[in-house]
Amino acid sequence: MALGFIKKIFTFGKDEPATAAAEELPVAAAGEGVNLEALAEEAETASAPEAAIEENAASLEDEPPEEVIESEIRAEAQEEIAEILEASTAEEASPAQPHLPKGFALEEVEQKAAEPVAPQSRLSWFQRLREGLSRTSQQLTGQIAALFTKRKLDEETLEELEELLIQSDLGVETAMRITGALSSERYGKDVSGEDVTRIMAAEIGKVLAPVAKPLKLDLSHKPHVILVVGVNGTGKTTTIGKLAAKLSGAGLKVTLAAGDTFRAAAIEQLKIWAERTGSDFIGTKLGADAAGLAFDAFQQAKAKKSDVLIIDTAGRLQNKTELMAELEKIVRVLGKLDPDAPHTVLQTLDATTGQNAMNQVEIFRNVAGVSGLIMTKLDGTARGGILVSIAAKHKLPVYFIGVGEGIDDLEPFEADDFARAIAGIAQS
Ligand SMILES: Nc1nc2c(ncn2[C@@H]2O[C@H](COP(=O)(O)OP(=O)(O)OP(=O)(O)O)[C@@H](O)[C@H]2O)c(=O)[nH]1
Repeated sequence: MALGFIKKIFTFGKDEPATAAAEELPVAAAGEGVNLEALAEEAETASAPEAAIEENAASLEDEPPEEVIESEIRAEAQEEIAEILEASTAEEASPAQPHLPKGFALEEVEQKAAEPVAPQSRLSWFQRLREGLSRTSQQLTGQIAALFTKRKLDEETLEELEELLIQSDLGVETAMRITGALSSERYGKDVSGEDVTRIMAAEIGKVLAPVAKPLKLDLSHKPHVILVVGVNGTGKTTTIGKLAAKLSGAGLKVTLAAGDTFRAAAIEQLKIWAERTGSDFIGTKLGADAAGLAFDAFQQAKAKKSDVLIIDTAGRLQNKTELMAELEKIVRVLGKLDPDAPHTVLQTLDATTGQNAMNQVEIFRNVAGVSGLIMTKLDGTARGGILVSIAAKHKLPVYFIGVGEGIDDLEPFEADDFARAIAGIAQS
């Protein structure tokens, strides 16, 4: 995949003289044709998540005083972030030569070929990916090896293979694609487990290649708004921290907004990520209206000339109607400020959840208009097959994958690497 370092990013670098040219680009005017006061009022008052506020209030009644809770939450979040930073081996971007990090691209801008990545760091992340996908790959390769012991390829074997590919979450379409390719190459001939895994990796690579895309930033918008959605615990906040680190490390001005107003720890965690990554932070009180927060965040990010605004959201699937109303309202409020906002709607998926991830994409795609995916926890006991299934069905771009809890553990998604890791084949 042509990932890249983008020449034009220098136009947007903080201290570059070319910044003046960037300023001349059309910036969506928040004030034009929009009654901001009325909109702010709507965002503030309309359909606040009252039930959740009451729930929070009730649960707080018997608890220690607010200051104690706050300091406990902060201590907990700080501890978590400290661990993450300790695990990190983040390499400082040269301030004199800012460049867009790997995995991002500028909208409509020609890309240069990717610069070579140090073999050592590339190997280590691939190893983590392979380890994370080892449950999938070992199961698959073990069953394939058992199936293809000194056997000529016939109909029955193909059917059995198709069955076990489907069981690995790869999806019917991809399973048939693999058996089809195998059949046309080896039907009636001797076939080994290695033949099968090689063909399987090639076919999975073909399914994944069209979705392995960089996250395009349209910096004419200032801020380019990235709304991050997904079920609780799928890694939204951590991924936002990782993205912010990449972007601010490349010299972009980033604002983080804590739109998950239902969990105090989530707000605090994002605030700490903002401090650690040198990003601006916009938060509000627990239980406040998330759309109101998004509204304020956009205005403040615009006033401060932020390049990118990343908005965290709550992912309470247990109350789908409320979640839907909240996300729709955030999107609506942002759209009034800039008709194209949010410019990117990113969904995080937890790789350990398997088939459930498919349902999550369906739900959030309908509710929030998801435009791209990030799969997290691929370093754990991941069930990677589902990403292939999702790619075949939804064809949504997959921008990055999370391969650890560290600030640096977010890698651009590479179709062939992923395909090889699933098939248990060493990197070429
Ligand atoms: N191993 C591993 N852990 C991850 C990764 N990404 C996130 N996590 C961990 O997953 C847990 C949940 O991550 P969060 O970022 O809090 O998830 P969230 O979606 O914001 O969850 P809520 O705040 O509850 O909505 C944390 O312990 C993270 O450190 C990853 O790529 N690998």
